[in-house]
Amino acid sequence: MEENHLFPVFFKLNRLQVLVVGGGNIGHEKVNAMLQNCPEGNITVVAITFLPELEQLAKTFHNITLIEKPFSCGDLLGKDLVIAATNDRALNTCIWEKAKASKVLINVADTPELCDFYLGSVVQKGNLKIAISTNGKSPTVAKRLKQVLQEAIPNTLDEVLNKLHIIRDKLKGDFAAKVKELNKITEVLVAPAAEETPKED
Ligand SMILES: C[C@@]1(CC(=O)O)C2=NC(=C\c3[nH]c(c(CCC(=O)O)c3CC(=O)O)Cc3[nH]c(c(CC(=O)O)c3CCC(=O)O)/C=C3\N/C(=C\2)[C@@H](CCC(=O)O)[C@]3(C)CC(=O)O)/[C@H]1CCC(=O)O
Ligand SMILES: NC(=O)c1ccc[n+]([C@@H]2O[C@H](COP(=O)([O-])OP(=O)(O)OC[C@H]3O[C@@H](n4cnc5c(N)ncnc54)[C@H](O)[C@@H]3O)[C@@H](O)[C@H]2O)c1
Repeated sequence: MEENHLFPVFFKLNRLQVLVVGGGNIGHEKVNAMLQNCPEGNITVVAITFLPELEQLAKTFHNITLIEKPFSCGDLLGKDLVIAATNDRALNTCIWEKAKASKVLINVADTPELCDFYLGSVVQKGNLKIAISTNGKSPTVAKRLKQVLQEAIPNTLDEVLNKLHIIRDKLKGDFAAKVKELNKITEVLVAPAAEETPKED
């Protein structure tokens, strides 16, 4: 079976500077995806025109900056991540070249061969976050799987996480002892369900 060799990481977008080039449907979709995960993410969008939805987002989130102008090389200065989402393929490729020259990580939306990283489909339940990738094979399946997991994971799991966090802080002993104890407490989460005994009439 073919394997997915992407290495998932979870970025703290509030500590990074993100540049999005393009303020149309795709630009809006990507900004929205980032904000849903990190409402305090620092995002600058450079575009000639902006969808009204993006302008609305920028009014709600003060950490979103819209700059109405054509892309220029200087826009990359001080940026950690770039998403190119213009409707001009040649321009997207040019942004990719400039980003690579500046050692800035870049995602050219919907163009896997020009991506250092992919955006994932994300399941969120309180503190829990699961990022899904299909290795670029089918983002639609990633979206569907997200919907399935979102339903299947109980909301109470967040309570479990919070309780475990309290226990973790209270545990005494060295690192190995803590790990052993935490593994013991959580064993029930992976134990096979007890077999139901058939009811007698
Ligand atoms: C997960 C998600 C995150 C996000 O973008 O926020 C995401 N795409 C989403 C949706 C989506 N994208 C597309 C459709 C239309 C139906 C379809 O084509 O399937 C739908 C479905 C819909 O919108 O309903 C079009 C599309 N996307 C890519 C291509 C190019 C290609 O495949 O060659 C084309 C064809 C363009 C064309 O035809 O011209 C490529 C990529 N899309 C990725 C991510 C990366 C791989 C992730 C992975 O490993 O699975 C990757 C490689 C790069 C990237 O963009 O980062 C988000 C789900 C949001 C959610 O969870 O709700
Ligand atoms: N919309 C979709 O669902 C979809 C799906 C698959 C692929 N795509 C592709 O993705 C690309 C983007 O799609 P879209 O729907 O967001 O397009 P769009 O036309 O809605 O938006 C394009 C954006 O790029 C900006 N732009 C163009 N030239 C620029 C420049 N020189 N400097 C700065 N900004 C510039 C425009 O101002 C605009 O904000 C297109 O190539 C499209 O074919 C779109």
